[in-house]
Amino acid sequence: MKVREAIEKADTLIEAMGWIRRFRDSITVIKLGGSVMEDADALRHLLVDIVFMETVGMRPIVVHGGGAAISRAMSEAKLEPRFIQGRRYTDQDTLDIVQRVLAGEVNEMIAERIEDFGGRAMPLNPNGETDNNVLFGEPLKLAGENGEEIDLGFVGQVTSVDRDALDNLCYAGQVPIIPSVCKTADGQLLNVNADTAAMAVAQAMGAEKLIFLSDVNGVRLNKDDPESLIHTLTAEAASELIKKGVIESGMIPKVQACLETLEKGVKKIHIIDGRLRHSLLLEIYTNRGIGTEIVTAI
Ligand SMILES: Nc1ncnc2c1ncn2[C@@H]1O[C@H](COP(=O)(O)OP(=O)(O)O)[C@@H](O)[C@H]1O
Ligand SMILES: CC(=O)N[C@@H](CCC(=O)OP(=O)(O)O)C(=O)O
Repeated sequence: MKVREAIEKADTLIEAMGWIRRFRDSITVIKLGGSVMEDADALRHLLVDIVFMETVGMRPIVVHGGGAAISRAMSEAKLEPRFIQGRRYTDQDTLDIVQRVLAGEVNEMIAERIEDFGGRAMPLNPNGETDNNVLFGEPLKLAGENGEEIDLGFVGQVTSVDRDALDNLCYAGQVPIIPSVCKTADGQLLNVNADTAAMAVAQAMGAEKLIFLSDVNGVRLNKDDPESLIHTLTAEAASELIKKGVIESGMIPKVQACLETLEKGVKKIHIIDGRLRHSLLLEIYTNRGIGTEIVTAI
């Protein structure tokens, strides 16, 4: 390497010192969406960024989905996925797939790959002899347009999080990897939308940041046009866009989760494109950030 190049590299390291200090010991909850995990290159870069964050003393916690992998396994089993307000209707057969694929295969794959990249990770799933579950909850009750109760089967919402377990892992330098399932007081497993699971973890841990990594550059005015990205979205505008149908499908629980999290004191919430190389690091150390930031008001 030429001396000049080496000096530039050293300059970059010194520049990074400010933001590394700023975020040292602060918790960032990273929601890894199933859609971005379908892109092998994107996943590799994201996991390396997470290992970097942990190495420099930040405290990343990963909450992951796996919607695409569940739907694939369902179609192999000749089951038809059905979504209501962005949530998967979950009967017993579907729940079995969620447990095997999301809480099992996907969860362990993420932890193993982080270890392959030199980091340390702990898969926190309820499967197997050592039940490592950290999310506890109850069946989700959704209301339809006329206030009627919608039956979603084995779908849950998180009501409590094992904070101590997560704190201990973070302080021991292990990245917690949490699948989006919860257990009821009776030990019944429930399928939880991963955006709402990430929200619950961010709230419980008093996270500095909550970052949703998806396969779009953020919330758009026209979902098929990247140029129509909304950089800053207020709570009021978000509710309006959901009502008008501009925000639809998988983006609904994401935005709803952001709005609820804002009310509970998490400082910064962003929806960003996980396929963009180093999107996580860019989000942390650029002032404006990337993607869509959700705020209470401007
Ligand atoms: N207004 C919108 N702006 C951007 N994406 C939207 C919007 N409305 C709906 N979507 C859809 O939401 C999807 C992201 O949600 P989802 O598929 O659940 O991803 P993830 O697996 O990351 O949670 C996008 O791929 C897009 O098709
Ligand atoms: C109740 C419910 O909808 N659960 C989700 C859990 C996975 C998820 O949310 O994954 P993504 O982040 O990839 O969308 C599901 O079954 O698809």
